[in-house]
Amino acid sequence: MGVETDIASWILTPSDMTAVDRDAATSGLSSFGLMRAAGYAVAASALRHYPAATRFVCLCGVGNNGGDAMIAAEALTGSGADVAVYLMGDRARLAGDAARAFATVPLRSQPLGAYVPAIGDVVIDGLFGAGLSRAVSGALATLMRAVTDLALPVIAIDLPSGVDGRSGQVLGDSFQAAQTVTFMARKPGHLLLPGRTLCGALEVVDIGIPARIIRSHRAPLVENTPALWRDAVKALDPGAHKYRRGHLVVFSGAAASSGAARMSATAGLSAGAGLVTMVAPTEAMPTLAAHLTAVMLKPVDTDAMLSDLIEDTRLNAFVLGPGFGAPERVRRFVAALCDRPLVLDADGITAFREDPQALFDAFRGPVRLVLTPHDGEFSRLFPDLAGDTALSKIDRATMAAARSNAVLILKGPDTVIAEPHGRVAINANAPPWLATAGSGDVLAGIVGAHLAQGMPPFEAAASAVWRHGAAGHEAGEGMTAEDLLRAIRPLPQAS
Ligand SMILES: NC(=O)C1=CN([C@@H]2O[C@H](COP(=O)(O)OP(=O)(O)OC[C@H]3O[C@@H](n4cnc5c(N)ncnc54)[C@H](OP(=O)(O)O)[C@@H]3O)[C@@H](O)[C@H]2O)[C@@H](O)CC1
Ligand SMILES: [K+]
Repeated sequence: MGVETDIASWILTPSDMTAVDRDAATSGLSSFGLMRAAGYAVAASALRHYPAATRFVCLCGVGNNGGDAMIAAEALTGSGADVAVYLMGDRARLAGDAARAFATVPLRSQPLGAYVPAIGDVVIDGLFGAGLSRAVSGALATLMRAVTDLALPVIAIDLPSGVDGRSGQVLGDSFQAAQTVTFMARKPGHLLLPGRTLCGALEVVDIGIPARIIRSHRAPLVENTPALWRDAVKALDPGAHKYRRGHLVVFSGAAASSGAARMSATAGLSAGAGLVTMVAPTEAMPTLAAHLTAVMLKPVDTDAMLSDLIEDTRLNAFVLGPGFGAPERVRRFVAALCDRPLVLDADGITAFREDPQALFDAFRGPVRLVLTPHDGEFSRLFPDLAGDTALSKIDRATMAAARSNAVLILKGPDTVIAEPHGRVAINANAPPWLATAGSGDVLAGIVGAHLAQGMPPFEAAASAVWRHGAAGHEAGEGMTAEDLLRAIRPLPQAS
C-alpha cells in the first residue's frame, strides 16, 4: 500500500481544509450536513468517554466551530443528558451554517461571561477551530485557566481553542483537552508541539467528504509512518553480501571527543550497513581500537590522505560532525566529499555558521546531503528562518531544505523531515526520553547506514527517524544512548 491510499497518514493544513470545504460544497455536498455530522460525532465521543457526566457545557464561538458545538448540544440533549450552552459574543454575528445551527436547535444559550466552571462539568470546546486568527486574551484566557485549574475534562472540537492548526503553537492561551475530535484528516497542529500535547487523545472522524476531494488538495505532507518509505526498504536486498549492503564511513575527531562518532559508527552497523569504517587522526587510533571491534579503523591526518581514501567509490555514505570539533577541517573535508552522500551533523553543521551558502552551493544537483540540526544548530545555518515567528516548524524545514538542496531533519520531540522539492513528514513516534546525550549521534549513524544501503536520501532520513523513535520505545524510559544502540530493530518490510 503506497502513500496515496494511506489516508490515515494524511495531514491537511487549515487552508487546504478550506479549499476542501469549498469543493465539497460545489460538488453538491450540503455544508450544513457536514456540520451536523461533525456535531453528532462530537456528541458521540462525549457520551462514550463520559457516560456518567453530570452536565455537558457547550462553549460556542460565532464561527462554524461554534455551530458544531450547538449541534453537539442538540445531540447530547437528545440522548437525555443535562446540557448548557454558552455563546461567546453577539448572536447577531452568527452567519452561514453557524447561524442556521442556532436557528434550528431549540436550545437557549447564555453569554459566555455567565459560565462559572463547576466540578462535574464536561466542557465541549467549540470556541475556535480552524478560524483562530489572533491571540486569546482577557476574560477568555481567565476562563480557560479556571477550567484547567478545576481539571474539568475538555472535549475540543477540531482543535483545542487557542491552538493554531497550522503550526501547533498556542496563540495567547488555550484549553488542555482530554479528547479532540477532528474531521477527515489531521492538521499540522495535531502533531506539532505543543498542539499535540494539548489535544489529548485525537479522534479523526469521517464526516462524509469524498477522499477524491481531499486528495486533490492535500499538500505533500504526511505523518512519518512506514507507508512513506517501505517501498524503499523492499528494494533493499536483505540477503545481500556485506559488500553489497554498503560501506559507511564515519569521521571521528580527536581521541578525547571520539565517543560521539563511535556511537554513530556502532549505530551504522546495527542499522544494517555492511561495513563501517571509522576515519580519525592517527593520535586517536589507540583509543578507538580499544573501544571498537566490528568497526574498521583508518587513520587520516591530511587532505591528501582523505583524497586517497575516497578514491574508493565503494565507500558510499559518510557521516561527519559528531564530536568532530575543528571547524576549518570540517569545511575542507566537506568540500572533498561534496559529490558523495553525506550526513552532516553537530559540529559539521556549526562549522558553516559564518558562510552557510558555501555549504549549500557545494551540494547543488542531485540531492545527496542530509542535515540533522536541532533548533540551535538550525539557527546557525538559517538565522532568518529561525527568527521568523510567523513560520511553522514545517515551513522552516521546507524552506531550509529548498535553500540548501538537502534533506532536512529538524530534530525535536516533533521532528520534521523535509526535502528540497516539498515533501514533508512529521514524526510522532519518539518517546520523551529519547532526548538524551548521544541520541543524535545514534540517529546520524542510522541515516548513514540507510544511505549506504542505497535508500534515497528522503526515505533514508525519514525511516531513520522512525527507527530511532521505535528503538527509544524498545529501550524504555531511563535508557542511555548505549541502550538505544542495542534496541535498534529491523525496518518493517512491505506486507
Ligand atoms: N472543515 C470542514 O469540513 C468542516 C469544518 N467545520 C468546522 O468549522 C470550523 C471552522 O469554522 P470557521 O472558519 O467559521 O472558524 P472558527 O474556528 O469557528 O472561528 C472563527 C471565529 O472566531 C473568531 N476568532 C478567531 N480568533 C479569535 C480570538 N483569538 N478571539 C476572539 N475571536 C476570535 C473570528 O473572528 P474574526 O477573526 O472574524 O473577527 C471568527 O468569528 C472548523 O474548525 C470545524 O470545527 C464543521 O462545521 C464541519 C465541516
Ligand atoms: K475548539
